[in-house]
Amino acid sequence: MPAPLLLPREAMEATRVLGYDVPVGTRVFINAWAMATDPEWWEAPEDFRPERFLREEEAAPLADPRGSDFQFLPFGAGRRMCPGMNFALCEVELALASLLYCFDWSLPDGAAPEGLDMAESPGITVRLKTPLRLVAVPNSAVLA
Ligand code: HEM
Repeated sequence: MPAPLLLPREAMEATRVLGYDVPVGTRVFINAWAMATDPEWWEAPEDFRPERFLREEEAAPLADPRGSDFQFLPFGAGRRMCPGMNFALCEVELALASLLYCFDWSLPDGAAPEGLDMAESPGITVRLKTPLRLVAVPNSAVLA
């Protein structure tokens, strides 16, 4: 979850959430990170399992990133959701595809993928606690 707390909202009318009264005008922070790591929705939420997002997997929960599945809101939801979402989704795919196409990637010093520390570091944006270090060997057939 890149932005753990979404942009602040303000309650437009008085309401009641989980037994708590929320008066009109209350500043509300949405903890999208907590929703994205809720064990009620996610099996072993702390584990790095990118395959859980493959829709073909029957066991995978529904997790569309476009703001309709509230257990996964990388771009937020509603009127304040990220206006750059479509651009970002294309951009990330293009950058990742280019890196994979142009370089052969490996872990340094014979490290094994299973040993990688995928723990997150909290903040306004989330990042890996331990930086991921990789060896990139240019693919000479492509970059020549
Ligand atoms: C992977 C890349 C990106 C991620 C994960 C991301 C995520 C987010 C999130 C979570 C929000 C808050 C949404 C909410 O509170 O409901 C947001 C807001 C925003 N994003 Fe992005 N974003 C990304 C890329 C971009 C790009 C490329 C642009 C512009 C070209 C952009 C422009 C904005 C703007 C202007 C807002 C504030 C919208 C408002 O004030 O209503 N974002 N983004």
